[in-house]
Amino acid sequence: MDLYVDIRKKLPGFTLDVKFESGSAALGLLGASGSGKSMTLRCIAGLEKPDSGKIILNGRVLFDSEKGINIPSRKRKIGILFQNYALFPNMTVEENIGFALENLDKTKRNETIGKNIEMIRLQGLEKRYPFQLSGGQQQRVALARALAIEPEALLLDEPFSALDDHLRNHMVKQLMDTLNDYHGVTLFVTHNMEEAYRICKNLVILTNGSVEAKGGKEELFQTPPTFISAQLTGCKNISSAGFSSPYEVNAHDWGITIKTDSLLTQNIKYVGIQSHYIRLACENDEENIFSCWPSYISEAPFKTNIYLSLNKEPSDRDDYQLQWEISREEWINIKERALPWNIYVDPLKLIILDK
Ligand SMILES: Nc1ncnc2c1ncn2[C@@H]1O[C@H](COP(=O)(O)OP(=O)(O)OP(=O)(O)O)[C@@H](O)[C@H]1O
Repeated sequence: MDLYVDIRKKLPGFTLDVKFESGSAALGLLGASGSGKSMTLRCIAGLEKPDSGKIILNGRVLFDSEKGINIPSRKRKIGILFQNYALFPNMTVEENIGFALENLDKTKRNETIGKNIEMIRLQGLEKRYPFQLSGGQQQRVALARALAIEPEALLLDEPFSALDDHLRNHMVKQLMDTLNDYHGVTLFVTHNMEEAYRICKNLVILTNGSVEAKGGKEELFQTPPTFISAQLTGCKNISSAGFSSPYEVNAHDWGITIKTDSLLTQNIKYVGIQSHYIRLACENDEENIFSCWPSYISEAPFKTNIYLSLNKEPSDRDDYQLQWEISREEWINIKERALPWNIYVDPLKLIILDK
């Protein structure tokens, strides 16, 4: 199972120019709002026509501008699940799921509908209309409808963004279970990096209509290759940086020099550290220890974010250089400690960027 995409499309004020491939492992398209994620999916689904390029699914050419091929959407064997899931309001659960199966005979059609209702565990609710279902149930019907046509590719466009956190987690788990039994290509569009990480094996990061970075998720999250991919994979601390010595970087925005584990070049542009990798210094630490004061504290039920001012007391709550994320237990332990605190920045955890 594979999908090859290499397309360009010019819109007023925006140009999409993307190239990537996907096998049967779920591929996430991660990008900020307006980066071109939905437009990419719409082109693959045949809802928009690229100006040029090629789209090939399992050897079938769906679009080829040079050869004048543009297979209509309904013949592409692609299932789509959008964020507003667009169920037909005047159709029941079973009618919604059976909508695109009109080419099957009645027995086969009913069998397929039954199989899909079982898959989403909505037995007993076949005759209900969308307004009689919860948001999560509607979402499951939409997923079953997308899968009922046995698509060769399943395109999911921010399918959980309208759901509350609890339901969202539940739906992510359910989607992952469903995807285990689905052997087609899966593209999952999101701007939520945690969801992308949980659901997808590989990621394509989009910025302004172009591919910023692509690869395995672990690699992209651990060592994002560019400033924007570092931001999109959740790095909250990124400073412009300059070469100080082969193993020392000047972090300009933080006003500190940090020892690194890797050999630096003169090309270094940024240095980053994930907020959860910072820790309190202990006796054995000999370098990369920085004194700091909290300038602002944001407490959530299970974790606390501390905004730190380095090397000096903060003048106000906006005067900080680093964000530090710790568990609530750690916060309770350190909140009464005398100031300044000493934090340790692990050279092995630094993100060094030259792009
Ligand atoms: N039909 C259209 N005509 C002109 N411009 C469009 C059209 N559809 C989308 N765009 C523009 O194309 C760009 C990419 O839009 P797209 O919907 O693909 O972004 P996205 O990454 O999916 O964003 P979001 O996360 O907000 O959904 C945006 O600048 C958008 O304004």
